[in-house]
Amino acid sequence: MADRRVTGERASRGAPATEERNEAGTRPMGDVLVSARGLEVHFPVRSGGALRRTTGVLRAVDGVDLDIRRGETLGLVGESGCGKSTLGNALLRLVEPTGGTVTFDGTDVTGLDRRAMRALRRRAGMVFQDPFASLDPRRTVRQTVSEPLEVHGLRSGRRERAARVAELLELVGLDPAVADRYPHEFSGGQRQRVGIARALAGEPDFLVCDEAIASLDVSVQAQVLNLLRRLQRRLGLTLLFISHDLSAVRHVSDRIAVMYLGRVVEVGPAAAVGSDPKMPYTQALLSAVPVPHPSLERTRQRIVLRGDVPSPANVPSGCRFRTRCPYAFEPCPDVDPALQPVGAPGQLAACHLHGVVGRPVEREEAVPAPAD
Ligand SMILES: Nc1ncnc2c1ncn2[C@@H]1O[C@H](COP(=O)(O)OP(=O)(O)OP(=O)(O)O)[C@@H](O)[C@H]1O
Repeated sequence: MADRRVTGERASRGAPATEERNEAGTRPMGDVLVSARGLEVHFPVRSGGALRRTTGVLRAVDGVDLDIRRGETLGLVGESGCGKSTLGNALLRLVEPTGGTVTFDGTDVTGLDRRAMRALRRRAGMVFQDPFASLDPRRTVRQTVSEPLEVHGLRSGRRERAARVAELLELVGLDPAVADRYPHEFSGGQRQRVGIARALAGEPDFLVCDEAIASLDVSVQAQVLNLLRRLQRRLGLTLLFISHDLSAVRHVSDRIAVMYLGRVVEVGPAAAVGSDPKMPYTQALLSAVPVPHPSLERTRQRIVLRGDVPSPANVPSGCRFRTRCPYAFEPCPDVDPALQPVGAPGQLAACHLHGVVGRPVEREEAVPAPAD
């Protein structure tokens, strides 16, 4: 299986991303709405003492290259703590990147001041995991949904705003007559619909849905997923759908990006990544997805990863997945693998099993692999 060519020293971190490298030449860059290059969000690790000295760096997002195409749903998956939310927040600059760039519709947003950022923020919204926590219990649905209209000066008169709130509630499948009710009067699914209506108020082009269905009952999850899918098509939205649940992501996404320890390690069409992944980490995630019928269980091999996810404050050298990878071999501690085209058109994986391509590590970076 392994093709052990050493093909060069292309750096994966902050490397100029060509069309060929990122999308395997299938679409021109003009189709990209949001783009990250070498994106980093590093948090200081502080000691517990009174002086609170900085003792290290936590690499929540650590050199992400990613394109999100106009009108697509990109699913972002990975285990808890791998940096999905931090990446979603950094794309909207709700957390400040510490390195790299984010481009929105051709504008580098990393250098924009507050005013310019506010204008741009109208075009990008967020749907949060827990609709109960993200909605103010003292505000009616009308107040919640119309707030972005006021902030962005979108509908000046009261009557105009009321009409827009009614339109937004209808759009998400709620009766406009509920506008004067409070969040506690709704079910979890209905509250999430209010959250989506609020996120749509500014007429955004881009929505980040961060674990938007995780807190809902299973029966309601499908309804909210279908609603997001319908809205995406009807409004031409570009969606980043963040979830730890690969089966949900496969269901709604056009493409899937897989994150491990702060880095995108595989990306490509949902059908390819969701059925024939090329990175052993994705293979392990996929093998954990329940099959629709027990009789199919025998046809599939469950890949159990060794050990726990390393701390993002102590990232292994070379391939960061190597300490848990069943296929790790000689170059893995020494070369940080770059995303490279492999498998289906548009599929990219950062894995030396498909040819050794990446940045050789400095010797002092090398962290010994933990003993089994
Ligand atoms: N403000 C912060 N300060 C310090 N560390 C943070 C901060 N925000 C996140 N982290 C850390 O960054 C890492 C990535 O967190 P993040 O929430 O982005 O992961 P995630 O993949 O979204 O996880 P989950 O699915 O559990 O939400 C974690 O180790 C987390 O503890």
